[in-house]
Amino acid sequence: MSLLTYAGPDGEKTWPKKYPFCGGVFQSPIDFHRDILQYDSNLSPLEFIGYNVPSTNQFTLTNNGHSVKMYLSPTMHIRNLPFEYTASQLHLHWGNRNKSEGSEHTVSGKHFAAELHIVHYNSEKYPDVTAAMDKADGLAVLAILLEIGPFNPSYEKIFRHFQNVKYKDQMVQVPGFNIQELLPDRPDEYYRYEGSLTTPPCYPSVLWTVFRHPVKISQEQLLALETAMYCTESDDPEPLEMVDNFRNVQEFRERLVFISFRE
Ligand SMILES: NS(=O)(=O)c1c(F)c(F)c(S(=O)(=O)CCO)c(N[C@H]2CCc3ccccc32)c1F
Ligand SMILES: [Zn+2]
Repeated sequence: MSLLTYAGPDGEKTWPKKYPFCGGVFQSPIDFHRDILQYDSNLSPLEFIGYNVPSTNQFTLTNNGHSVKMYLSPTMHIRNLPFEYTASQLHLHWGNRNKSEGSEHTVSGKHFAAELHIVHYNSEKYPDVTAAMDKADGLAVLAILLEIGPFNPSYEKIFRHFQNVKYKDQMVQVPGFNIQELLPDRPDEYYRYEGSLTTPPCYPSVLWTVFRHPVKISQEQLLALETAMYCTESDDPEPLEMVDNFRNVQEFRERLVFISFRE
């Protein structure tokens, strides 16, 4: 994939030229606002199996040029979805040091500071994430909205490694920890809709679960996220800061977002 960019001449408006699904249906992210929300009493709490990964295991954290992503353990999976979904990786989306409004999903038109995505694939029907990623029931992504507050020691278990993945293709090992610590309070309260990958190839293959409550990280932690990484390789004479790596919200017509909570 050529250098994926969000802004400028090769920005997200040009994606459909090379990646037709990006101009298609069921695109993510979207804005959650009152008149498209509908309470659904069947939306039960998700179960997170194997999320407590011992520190003797290690996760690989890497900079892939447009996000920072951490590969997860195949022993991690979610239950209580239509199928069992196995964890693949997590990654983040953020803004920049002058504008900490880099979430992908918005609520009543409001951006949060950043957003964490935990990508899972349907391991009941597909052998791996590559086989699953272009299937309608292929992926399930958990989204956690991040906002400024007290220092967050759980997020720090990932953030403290950012200085070792500053440049594209750099990698570092992160000791295992309980990934459930990254989830907000009341994970039983969430938005649910069928959408897509928010980067090319934008396959409409994602069952989105966006938690209602944001998680707090400190101003310093957010600044580290916004300033640590580059899209370019360490020897590139023209370094490009990795900032504003969020897609704008997409049209969402004649569809509903189901909520597990009563407003
Ligand atoms: N916001 S999102 O959840 O839609 C989403 C991304 F925004 C994103 F950038 C990526 S990425 O290309 O792999 C880079 C960071 O993982 C993926 N990775 C997916 C897409 C392609 C692929 C292949 C194997 C494993 C994961 C993914 C992704 F699902
Ligand atoms: Zn994402």
